[in-house]
Amino acid sequence: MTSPADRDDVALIILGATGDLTSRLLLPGLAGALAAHDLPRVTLVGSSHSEHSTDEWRSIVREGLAGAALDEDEVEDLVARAAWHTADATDADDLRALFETAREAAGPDAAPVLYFALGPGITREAVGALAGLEDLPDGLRLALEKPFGEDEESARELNAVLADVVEEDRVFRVDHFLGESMVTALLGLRTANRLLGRVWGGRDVERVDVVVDETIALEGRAEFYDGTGALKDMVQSHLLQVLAMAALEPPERLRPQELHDAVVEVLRATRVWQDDPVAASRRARYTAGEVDGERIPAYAEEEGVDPGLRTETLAEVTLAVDTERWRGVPFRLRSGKALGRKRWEVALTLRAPEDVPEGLSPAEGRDRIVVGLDPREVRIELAVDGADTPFDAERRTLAADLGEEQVDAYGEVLRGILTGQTLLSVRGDAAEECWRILAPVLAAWEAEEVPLDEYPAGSAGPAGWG
Ligand SMILES: NC(=O)C1=CN([C@@H]2O[C@H](COP(=O)(O)OP(=O)(O)OC[C@H]3O[C@@H](n4cnc5c(N)ncnc54)[C@H](OP(=O)(O)O)[C@@H]3O)[C@@H](O)[C@H]2O)C=CC1
Ligand SMILES: O=C1O[C@H](COP(=O)(O)O)[C@@H](O)[C@H](O)[C@H]1O
Repeated sequence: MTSPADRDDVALIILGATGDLTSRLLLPGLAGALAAHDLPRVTLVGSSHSEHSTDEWRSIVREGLAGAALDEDEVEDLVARAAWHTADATDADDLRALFETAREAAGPDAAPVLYFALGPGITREAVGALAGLEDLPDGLRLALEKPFGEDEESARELNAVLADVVEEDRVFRVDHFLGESMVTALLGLRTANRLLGRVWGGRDVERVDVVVDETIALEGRAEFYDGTGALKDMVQSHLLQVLAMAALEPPERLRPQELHDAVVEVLRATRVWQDDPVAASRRARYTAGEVDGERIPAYAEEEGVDPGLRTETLAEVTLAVDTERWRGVPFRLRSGKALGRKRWEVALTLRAPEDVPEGLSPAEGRDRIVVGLDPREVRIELAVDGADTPFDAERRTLAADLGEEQVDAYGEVLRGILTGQTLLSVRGDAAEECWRILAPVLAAWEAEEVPLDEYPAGSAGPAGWG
């Protein structure tokens, strides 16, 4: 019997098809994936609560897919097959009718994929409505965006409902950072050579910094972002997945179960540094300023923002990974918006060298291994001798520029979903662990035990944060 993953056609049903994610990331990602790989034929079925027509959806699809990756004929083929169905995703009858539209548009043999490009609250309600349907389409796959749930308890409940709807290997908890080539490279880097794996641990590494600083501000996303904030939007999902990829014990095989087991094992060992969420976390939000020559209003003045919610736009948390490899090494996770410089890196700062012969003057600072996304590079900042004066070490950088990526992060994620491969998606227990790790910080912030600092848009962050 043909399994759904082997079928040639996929009906990709997007709930939230009028949203920012669909047009800005999903459709361009899909175009890149289809251009680079031999993938199933896709019929795009768009849906959202607000009334739209198939023609309007086709315009969104055309615009989202256009660009260098796919040739015009392929774009027009996808546009011509695209279908629209207005539906309240939280209503079971609407969902049933939506599946019928997808079946008509893609044909009865197409494997149905329901992509929840919705906020976490609506997603939970929509999954509840889906669970109430008796005749779900055969082979249904579900793709759910982050944040998965709104706290540990709701993530657990959502997992329980999902388990009643489809099997775990049909659930794709999307974290597009897992589709970033430099995130998967963290594992490859340590294992594809005999050099880096040897220093990858607390014996040689003093601290690890995972930093995702963005220059973009709110970008009109108040409805989603306000009340969510940087900790739940970025740290709770993306940055913890990056931490897991950097800190896990490499599995013997790169198969979903082995990799997901390794991720869960390292997340289970992760907790707030010294179990002190007040000392181990900082938060701030931007005031008015300028980024790349553009005037940015204070966050509290952005359209749709409720200043009373005390939403942070910059979050920093230090965590401990209590494994044999990493015990005692702080992992600092930081992400924020409207900062002066875009920075996406995982930096391992090495301990000071031992056994330096008397007479050799060491270089200032520390050696570092830095894995960066933009530009995609691996940089080793290393003290070397011989540059100028003999026996006077200086720091030099060895850099491997990895060039442009072939397929972007969403393209990789969608490739997995379209082919039924869960390797780069988040398993249910990992999603729950991520909430568990940050629960003490969320509680301390909720109780106002950590001040909400300020930084001007376009700056490096609050004065004194370092
Ligand atoms: N945007 C981004 O950069 C990224 C977003 N994400 C995640 O993607 C998800 C969506 O984000 P984003 O696209 O930015 O959000 P938007 O607010 O831009 O879009 C939300 C979508 O949900 C639809 N919607 C809301 N309520 C219902 C309902 N009851 N039934 C059907 N549709 C409904 C809206 O449709 P309408 O109002 O037209 O009915 C709209 O299409 C979030 O979980 C976010 O975390 C992940 C990575 C990046
Ligand atoms: O999930 C999200 O990610 C983006 C950052 O991802 P990138 O691929 O554009 O770097 C972030 O801007 C957004 O707030 C968040 O929801």
